Amino acid sequence: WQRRKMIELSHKLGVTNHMTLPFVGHAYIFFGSDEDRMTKFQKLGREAIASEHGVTTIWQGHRLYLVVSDAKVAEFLLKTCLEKDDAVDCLKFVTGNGSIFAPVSLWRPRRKVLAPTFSPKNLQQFAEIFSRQSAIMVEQLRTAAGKGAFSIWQYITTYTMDSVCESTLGVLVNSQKQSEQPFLQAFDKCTQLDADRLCKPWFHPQAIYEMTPAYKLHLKCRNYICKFVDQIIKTKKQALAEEKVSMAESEQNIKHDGLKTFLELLIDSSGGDRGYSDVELREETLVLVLAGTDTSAVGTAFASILLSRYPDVQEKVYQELLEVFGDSKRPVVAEDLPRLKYLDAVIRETLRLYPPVPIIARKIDKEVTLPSGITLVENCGVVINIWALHRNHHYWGDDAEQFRPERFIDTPLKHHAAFMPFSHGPRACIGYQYAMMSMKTALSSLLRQYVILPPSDVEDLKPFRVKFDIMMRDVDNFTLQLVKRV
Ligand code: HEM
Repeated sequence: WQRRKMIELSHKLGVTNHMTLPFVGHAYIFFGSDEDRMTKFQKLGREAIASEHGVTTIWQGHRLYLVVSDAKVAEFLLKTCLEKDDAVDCLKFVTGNGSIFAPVSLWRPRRKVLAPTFSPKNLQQFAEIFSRQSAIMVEQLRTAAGKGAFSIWQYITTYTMDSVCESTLGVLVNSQKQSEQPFLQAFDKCTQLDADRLCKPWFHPQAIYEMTPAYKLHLKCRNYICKFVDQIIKTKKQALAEEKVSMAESEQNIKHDGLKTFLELLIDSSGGDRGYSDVELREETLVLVLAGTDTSAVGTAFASILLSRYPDVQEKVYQELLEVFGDSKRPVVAEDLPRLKYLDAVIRETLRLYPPVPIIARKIDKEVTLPSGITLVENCGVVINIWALHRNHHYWGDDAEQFRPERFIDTPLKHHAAFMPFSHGPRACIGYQYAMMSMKTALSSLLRQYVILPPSDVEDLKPFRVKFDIMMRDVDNFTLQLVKRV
């Protein structure tokens, strides 16, 4: 009966132009390389834009999924349907019941505890970490500058890893200088294995996954990460119990200089001694490390390669930096960031054209009726196609495909959900301002010292080739050249 209703719904909304195969439906279209997968999402997104309701549908086996490229429909669904789709269950392997993938019943109280830790006052104190860590990144880049094309990815992702670990756990993992760092290696491996599993639905059932060699490696890395974080939590709790003010000399290499880390803020916000258990603290801090590292790195890396292709935009950012910093070498401080308005627009325009999280998924857990009057059937899946929504000409005009940061300065948004790199509604990204601060600090530190050039002299303004695992990345691994400013 439910399937009959889904079939009727698919007729009302329209089905993708891809051929439907017996049993699998359209699942086959996502096979192939990571780049092929992203190309399919782009194609589906465009089909949705061209359709009457800004939505198309696909069959994944017996389940119907809506692919949404319209801001109004996306806004409605992201406010109404808070349950994540079953497909993301396999991503809970490391973070367990951590808020990001948790069912609504667990997510609601956890979001309540997490929200106050992201207050503007708490975020201000992290500016010093971004500033210090981005100075290390700029210094590390000296060896690559002036030597031709190279990938900037490793430099940026280790910057975000070091900043997030320091602000979350208070620990200096120092991955920018020490690529062999075991926590970083275990974390990277887990992210890779998560992405691989997500893209292979036949490995989603736990019992099947447990029979694979990937599972053994995943388990080993997860255990390492958990042990590492558990030790930090134990030390922190002991220190709090003993009312130690300074942890500077601790064997754990934990910094404590008046700054409150997310771990400490979570202990307070959940109720101190009677608050979160060690497991809950581990899950929530790991969510922050997982959600905060590669996302901001991808955003910063796409901004860097876009600036390399648009020298006039880069020059405008540099002029703004001169206005704020003059020719001084002083570090970036929190008060500088709101003054960098053009850089802010550049980052937003980057996140519009190259959203690090190009799709998000929800489940229809009870019948809902869209503002258009169409009723959605329980158990359907929803894919919000952020990539396509951000290029939808109904909201962004005829130059939607062009990189034009000024659009975020001259014109208000046509709809407040037309721009949603951080999602929308109650389950939207809680780290949005933290991420903007981190990306602004990294890019301003980079541009004060270097001119960014494309990998070769050939001027090429074609869109970047992109691929999808859990995030969207550049196929050419963010290749550019740097030249030291004189
Ligand atoms: C450019 C950087 C970032 C992007 C593009 C981004 C994007 C997103 C998106 C799209 C979601 C929602 C997923 C959904 O609706 O299913 C999300 C959730 C989340 N993000 Fe971010 N994020 C970024 C940075 C960060 C940072 C730096 C942190 C923390 C330090 C963070 C923490 C979280 C958390 C905890 C959630 C789960 C929220 C919840 O379910 O209540 N994110 N992020």
